[in-house]
This record gives sequence, structure tokens and C-alpha cells, in this order.
Amino acid sequence: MENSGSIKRQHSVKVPRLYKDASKALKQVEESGEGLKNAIHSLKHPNIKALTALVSEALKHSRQLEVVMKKSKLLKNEVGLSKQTYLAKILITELLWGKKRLGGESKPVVTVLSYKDKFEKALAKLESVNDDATGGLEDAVFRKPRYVRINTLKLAFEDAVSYLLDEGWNQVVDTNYCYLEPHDFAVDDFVDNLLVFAAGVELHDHPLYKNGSFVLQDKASCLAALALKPRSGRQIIDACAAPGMKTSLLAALTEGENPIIAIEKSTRRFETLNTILADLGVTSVTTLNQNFTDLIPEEYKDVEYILVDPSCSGSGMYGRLEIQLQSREKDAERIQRLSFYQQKLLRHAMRFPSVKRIVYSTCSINSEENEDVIASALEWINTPTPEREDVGLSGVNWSFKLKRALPNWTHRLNNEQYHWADMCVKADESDLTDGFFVSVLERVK
Ligand SMILES: C[S@@+](CC[C@H](N)C(=O)[O-])C[C@H]1O[C@@H](n2cnc3c(N)ncnc32)[C@H](O)[C@@H]1O
Repeated sequence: MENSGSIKRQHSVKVPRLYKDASKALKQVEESGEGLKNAIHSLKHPNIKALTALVSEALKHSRQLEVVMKKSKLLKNEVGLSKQTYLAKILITELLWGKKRLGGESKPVVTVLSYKDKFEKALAKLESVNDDATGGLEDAVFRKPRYVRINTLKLAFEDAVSYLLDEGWNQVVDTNYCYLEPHDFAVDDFVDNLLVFAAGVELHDHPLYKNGSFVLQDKASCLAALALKPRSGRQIIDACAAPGMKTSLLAALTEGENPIIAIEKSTRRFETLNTILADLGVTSVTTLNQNFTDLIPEEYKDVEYILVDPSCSGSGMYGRLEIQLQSREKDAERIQRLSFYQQKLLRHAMRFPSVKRIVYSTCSINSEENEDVIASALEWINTPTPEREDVGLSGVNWSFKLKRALPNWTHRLNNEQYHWADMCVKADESDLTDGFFVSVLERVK
């Protein structure tokens, strides 16, 4: 009797294999760009149909899952689950869009069940936002507000606000940006000099846009420039500069006091960069139409800060996620190529003799283009002394470490593979921004 009782208890506290395998497959697809079919077959699960259905459902609702997990504070409050994000996603999927119940009495199952009301509330709120908006649920969840950065090189922030109020705009405070009406605007709560308007508000004809006082720049894009924090007067390189959104923000943040060298490889985009910087009244920037990796670091002895914001898959960009989910398999090779190229750029930045801080950022949500690039570049620059020459590091006797990027930004990267993931900033639809990744690397000696 005693034995059979303990066998029964042991059985009920185990996470069912379906959930475990589904979270493994989901992780494969989301982090490695693996095709769903391949990810599932490699698990040799006895019920492929059920497994496929569950993982597909989680992928289909990936954006809602992010929002629901954030709003319910599940990962923040439940340390155990914060280390098993994919399992959490699978359990929530089953509970909200699958069988609507969970099997067994394992700790993760019991924890997720205890949040059922919170999930349903968050989901209902999401759906009501949608009903108030123009289209289907997908539309509403991702109706990104219109962010407008005030170019303080041209106009003081207070003057911009007064101008809008005089024009009859309505300033609102403490609001969820999803609820902004077409004539409302708010002051962003994280990025200085950033205003928020309702999704879809058209400002291209506004006089302050036409005279370069308004910059239509997504909030997430501002984060990379904010994270660089250069000391006054020190030289900066923006390694991948066109069209110049972050270069112009850096110029504004440093009030024109830090010389900035903006590099752009493409001739066509270089012209755009120059036009935009001129329109925005930026004078502290020298532009170079060159490949950043062709720059000889020793010729830039005064450069202390480098922003590396390379070309990427753009998978975080608003509206691109669905496309990406559909074509992951096809994209895998391209993403590997991009990842390799991004590593090359970051490694080059690490070679500059006086560099103190590097910000590496992308508008991608793929680990291959973000944390994998960081991991590989750090491993390279921190190679032990005897082998440094073999890996092309002769003359480079310093190393780098990750620094916590924008400590007050609460949405952090989550990747079980890297213990340091939360040093990096993540932004996505749950922050009402484009998908974005920001990391800060600091020279150690
Ligand atoms: C993601 S965009 C940069 C966006 C820009 N930082 C901004 O905020 O407006 C990447 C840019 O880097 C340029 N680029 C790519 N590889 C480069 C290289 N090796 N050297 C210089 N520019 C490069 C691309 O042509 C593209 O214009």
C-alpha cells in the first residue's frame, strides 16, 4: 500500500512529457530558427499530432503570451518558472487556447493554474483594446503608438509641448498608450524628450516635422543611443550610421560637445545620412562613406565610445513577426550569415586602442543576431594570453565584460543558455515598441 501510494505521488508531481517536449520544440523554433517539423521529429514523441498542435498554438499566440506573462508578473514573481520560460508559455497556451486545463500536479502546473484569473484578465483587456481599435485582435495588440522625438538641437522640449497645446492637442498623463485618442499626446515615461501619439497619427505634414524639430523615431531605437552614455567631450564612432536616427540622437544627447564619426558603407544610404543630419541641424558629426571594418583602429586613437547597430534581419520590426514565423526554415541560413557579419563588426570595434564602451544593438529578436554575437565576441576578445596571436589579437592586450544596459529598463533578455542574459535590454510589443536588443560592453583594462 505504502509503495503504491508513493509511486502515485511521484507520478503526479512530474511535468507531463507532452508539456516538456512542447517547450523543448518551442525553444528550438524560437531561439534557433529551427523549422517546427524538424524540431518536433527530433524529439521522438509518441503523439506527434498533439505535440504539433500545442507548439503551433504557442507560436500562433506568441505575442499574446508575452503580454499576458508580463501583465500577470508571472516570471517576475515565480523564480522557478522564470528559468523555464518556454514551459510557462506552453502551459499558458494549453490553459488559454488549448484543452483549457492542465494535467498533473507538478510545481510548474500548479503555479500556472494559480495565475489563471490574472491571465484571463490580461487577455480580456488585450481583446477590449482591440475592440476599441480598428481591426482584429492581432491588429490591436500591435497597434504601436506613434513616437516623436523632439530634436533638442532645433527646439526645446517645453517649446514643442507648448506649440502642440496651442494647436489644440490634448496632453494626457498616466495613460496606457493604447488608449490615446487621435488628438491626444503623452510624454514618454522612460526616454527624455519623447512624445507619444495614438497609433496611426499622421505627422509628416506637421510644421515641426518639416523644420526638423520632430524626429519620427521608435522608442526602442532611442534605447541604444541612451545606453552609450559617453563622457563629455570624448570621441564617438557610430559604426553603422544611416539613416542617422541614432547618430542624431547621440548628437542631441551630447549637446554637440562630443565629436562623432558616423560611418556608412552604402553610398546611397550615405547620401540619406548626410541629408538627414543636415535637416536636423547636426553639426558635431563627421560622416565617412566607408566600410567600418576597413578603418584602421590605430588611426582613431581618440575614439572611446562605439555604437555598433549593424544590418540585421529586422525580425523585431513591427509587423514582421508573422512573416518570420512562416519562413524560419528558409531564413536560417541568412541569419547565420548575418550573425557572422555582425560578429565581425563587433570584434572590429573591440580593437580600437582607446575604446572604453561599446553598445551593440539590433532590431532583431533572434538570439543568433543578439546574445550569440555577444557571447562569441566576448569569448574571442577574452582569449587567454598564449593563444591571442593565433586568433588575430596580437597587440590587443585588453578584455571586455558585459555591463547592465539601462538598469532602469525592466524588460530584460531571457535566455536560459546565458546566465548573463538579463544584463541585456529587450523591447517588444509588450513595451509597445518595435522588437529591439541592446547590450553594453565595457573594456576591463
Ligand atoms: C540597422 S542600419 C543602422 C540604423 C542607424 N543606426 C539608425 O539608427 O538610423 C545598418 C546600417 O549599417 C550599414 N552597414 C552595414 N555594414 C556596414 C559596415 N561594414 N560599415 C559601415 N556601415 C555598414 C548599412 O548599410 C545600414 O545603413
